[in-house]
Amino acid sequence: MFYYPSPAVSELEHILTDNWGAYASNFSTAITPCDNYVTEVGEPAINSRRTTSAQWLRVAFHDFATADVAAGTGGVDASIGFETARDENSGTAFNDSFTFWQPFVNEFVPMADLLAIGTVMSVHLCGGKYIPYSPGRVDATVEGTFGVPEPSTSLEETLAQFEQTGFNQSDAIALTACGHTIGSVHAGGFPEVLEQDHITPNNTNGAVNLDSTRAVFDQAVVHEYIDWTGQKGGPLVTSFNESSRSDLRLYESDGNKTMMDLYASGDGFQDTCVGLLQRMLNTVPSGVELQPAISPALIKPINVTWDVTAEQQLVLSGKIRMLHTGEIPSDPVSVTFSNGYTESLVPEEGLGTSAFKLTDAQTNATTQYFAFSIPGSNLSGSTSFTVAAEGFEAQDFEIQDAAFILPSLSSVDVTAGTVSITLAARSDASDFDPSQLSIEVATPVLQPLTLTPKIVRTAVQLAEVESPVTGIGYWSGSAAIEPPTGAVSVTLLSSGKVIDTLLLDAGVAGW
Ligand code: HEM
Repeated sequence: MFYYPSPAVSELEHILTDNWGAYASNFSTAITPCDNYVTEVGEPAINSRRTTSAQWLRVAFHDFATADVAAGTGGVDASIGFETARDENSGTAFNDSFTFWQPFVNEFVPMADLLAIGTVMSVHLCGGKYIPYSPGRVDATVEGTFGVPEPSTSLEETLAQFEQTGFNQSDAIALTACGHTIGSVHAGGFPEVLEQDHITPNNTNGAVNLDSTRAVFDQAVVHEYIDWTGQKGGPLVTSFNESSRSDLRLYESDGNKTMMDLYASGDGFQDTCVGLLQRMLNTVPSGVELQPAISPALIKPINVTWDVTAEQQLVLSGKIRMLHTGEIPSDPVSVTFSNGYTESLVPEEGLGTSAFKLTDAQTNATTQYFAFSIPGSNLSGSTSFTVAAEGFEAQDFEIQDAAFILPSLSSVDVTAGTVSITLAARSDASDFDPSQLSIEVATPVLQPLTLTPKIVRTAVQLAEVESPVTGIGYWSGSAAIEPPTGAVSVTLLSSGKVIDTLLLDAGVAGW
């Protein structure tokens, strides 16, 4: 299968862009609407008064908070998964979030990148702006240091801890206000902050919101604190227990200057939060190199793959996703292959909606899909295809047909604990030697002490089998794997170079 521009970016771009409607990513649905609690359903979810979008933001803060930028350790590396039993990480947010993210982890997408994208999504879908999202984080294999500030932590210690992460006093105040604009403090987990009588049948964890708009990423927390209205800055300002008023201590520590500045900055609050949260998410251990930020693709081929049909016909199939701003045309989209073959594709009926607004438009962008399925006989010799449509700059995408994994003949059998692969390779091309092909499989599996899967790599021995297609040989093999937690990735190499990839059993993380 061809993933454009790479499996990692293709998957993460899907999460970022396909938010609602047709082909919405299962990631977005967890925080739609923004006060949703994905871990439970129905009445228990509503009465829990927990908020998944807020949990994701809090998890990212706790993972980041123990960074030591001078030493080059800690930061966003999903080490928090090993640290959930600590007092400083009280609450269900960590295990709830990791349980939700677990099926999305695979060879190309580490938990730490999901943890970061969780914050990007919560902010972008729930009233804030897009935090430019760069992938490339690396999952920790052991726990990190202690040091997440708690409600009882002194001001001096709190500021020193923020300083260690590279955030000065006013950064620390603003970042905390950006965090505490969504979600709640729960009396159940924080009896030192809130009285237990907040716990009722309709509020089973005793949630008290941090501002009056619990699921909206807005400036309300700042206004309510300064104006002393609504939630007055939240329970960490107003707690009955003076030593638990950590937000009050922090906000007052510069004479409320930072909070007053945020108050006066209007929409500037959103830009301040984007800047600080981006810095937070991009704080990674030394040696980890983040990739360029991902932007939504205007033209995106999806699930493009060679396969052999039941009638033994070689076919290239897939879809093209177009991202529109403003009115949605009903015009066809043309796909022209490098051998000259062209098809005109008609749009599918269902449209999707993205949180992105393109080219300063006022409305959210819309996704439109165009499916194709083209016999290989029309495409012989093609090495790329060009997608062209009215109002879009045409774009080229590479393909190759020297050798490829056959999706319909490759599968994971969880009960048997095996993965079976069949690949097809040209046996009639003089410049291609099928004996140089090899297959590697990477399986995400459970590991002790954290909900982050680890990736186990396995080689698959191949043997030639009978092929029903002239000019094409089939090679097959299988290998034992542990039960996968997410997509099993299959990589086809020719003389050590990757020429095809297939994510098997992507489940909720798929299209
Ligand atoms: C001095 C620093 C901070 C302290 C002591 C602190 C403490 C707390 C506490 C005790 C809760 C209640 C958790 C619960 O009951 O589930 C909470 C909630 C939250 N915190 Fe912080 N926090 C701090 C800074 C931050 C920062 C910098 C962010 C993000 C950038 C953040 C994001 C959140 C969010 C989103 C929630 C709501 C969670 C939910 O509704 O489940 N916090 N914080």
